[in-house]
Amino acid sequence: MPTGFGLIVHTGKIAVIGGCREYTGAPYFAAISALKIGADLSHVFCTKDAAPVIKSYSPELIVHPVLEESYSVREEERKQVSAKVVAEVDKWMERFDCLVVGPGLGRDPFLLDCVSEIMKQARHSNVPIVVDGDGLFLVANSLHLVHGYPLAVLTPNVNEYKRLVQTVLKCEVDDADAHGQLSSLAKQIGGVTILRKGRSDLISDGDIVNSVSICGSPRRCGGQGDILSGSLPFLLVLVLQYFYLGHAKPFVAADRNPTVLGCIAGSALLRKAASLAFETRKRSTLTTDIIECLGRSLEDICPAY
Ligand SMILES: NC(=O)C1=CN([C@@H]2O[C@H](COP(=O)(O)OP(=O)(O)OC[C@H]3O[C@@H](n4cnc5c(N)ncnc54)[C@H](O)[C@@H]3O)[C@@H](O)[C@H]2O)[C@@H](O)CC1
Ligand SMILES: Nc1ncnc2c1ncn2[C@@H]1O[C@H](COP(=O)(O)OP(=O)(O)OP(=O)(O)O)[C@@H](O)[C@H]1O
Ligand SMILES: [Mg+2]
Repeated sequence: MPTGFGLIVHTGKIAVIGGCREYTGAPYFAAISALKIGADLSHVFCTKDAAPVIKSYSPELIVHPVLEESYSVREEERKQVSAKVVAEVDKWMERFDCLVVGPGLGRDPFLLDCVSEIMKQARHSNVPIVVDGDGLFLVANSLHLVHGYPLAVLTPNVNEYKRLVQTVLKCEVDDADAHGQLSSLAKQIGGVTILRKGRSDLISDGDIVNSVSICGSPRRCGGQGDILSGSLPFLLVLVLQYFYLGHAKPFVAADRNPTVLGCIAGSALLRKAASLAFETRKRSTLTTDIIECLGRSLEDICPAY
C-alpha cells in the first residue's frame, strides 16, 4: 500500500445504509470508523426514528432519515413510498465512493425491498458495496443483488456465514475444509470477495484464500464487525484508486484483486486496533475504545509520512 496517502488522496464519501428502531449503534460505529481512518464525509441513511438518535451521537455524520419500515406505511402507499425512498438515496449516489449496506438495518420486509433497489442503483453506477449484518440476510435471500459483481464485498460473522453456506452451497459449514469451502462460496456467488470473520479472518474471491490472524482482542464486545465494515470502504477505494492509476483494465492487469487487498488491510487494521484497546482497557474494552485506537493502528500499518 502506498505511504503518505492521507495527505494526497481524496477518497471518500462513504454512505452507510442502516439504522432502525432497534439498532442505532451499528450504523454509528461503521460511519464514524470511516471518518476516523480518513474518509472525507460519512453519510448514514436510516429510518426516521433512528435518525435523531444517530445525529445526537456525533455532529460529524450526515444523517438522512429516509428509510421506512412496514409499520409506518399503509399497504396502498407502498409503491409510491418505495419509489420516493430509492430516489432520495439515488440523488446522492454519484457522490459516493462506496456503500456499506446492513449495519443495524433490521429485517423489515418493506425496508429490505427498498434497500434491494438501492443496491441495484449502486451496482448500476459501479459503486463498490460492502455488505454486512442484516444486509447479508437480504443478500442470502436475493443473491442476484451481488452475484458476479467484482466490487461487492461480503463480511459475514459466524451466523451470517453459516446462513450463506446453507443457502448457496446447500450444506453445513465444514471447518476441516474452511479454505476450500470459502473459495467455493465466493465462486458460486460469481467471484465476489468474502471476508469470513472469526478467530482468524479468511478472505477469498474464489481464487486463493488469504488468512489474517495478527493479534486481535480476546474481548468480544458487539460492534467490532461494524468498525470493520465501516473501515473497509476507505481502504477499498484507496486500493482501487491505486490500481486504476496507469491501468486501463485494472481487474485484468492487476495481479491481485484490489478488493481482496482492501479486505486484508481492513482486517489487519481492526485487529491491531482491538489489540491496542485491550492493552489498556482489558475486560472493560468497548467498541468505542477500539474506535479510538483506529488512528494508532493505521499509523502502525501505514504511516502518514
Ligand atoms: N450496538 C448496535 O446497534 C449493534 C447492532 N448490531 C446489529 O445487530 C444486527 C444483528 O447482528 P448480530 O451480530 O447480533 O447478528 P447474529 O444474529 O449473527 O448474531 C451474532 C451473535 O453470534 C454470537 N457468536 C459470535 N461468535 C460465535 C461463535 N463462534 N459461535 C457461536 N456464536 C457466536 C455472538 O454472541 C453474537 O451476538 C445487525 O444489524 C447488526 O449490524 C451488531 O452490529 C452489534 C452492535
Ligand atoms: N474469536 C476471535 N478472536 C479474535 N478476533 C476475533 C474473533 N472473532 C472475531 N474476531 C475479530 O473481530 C472482528 C469482528 O468479528 P465478529 O465475529 O465479532 O463480527 P460481528 O459478529 O459481525 O460483530 P458485530 O457485533 O459488530 O456485529 C473480525 O474481523 C475479527 O478480526
Ligand atoms: Mg455484525
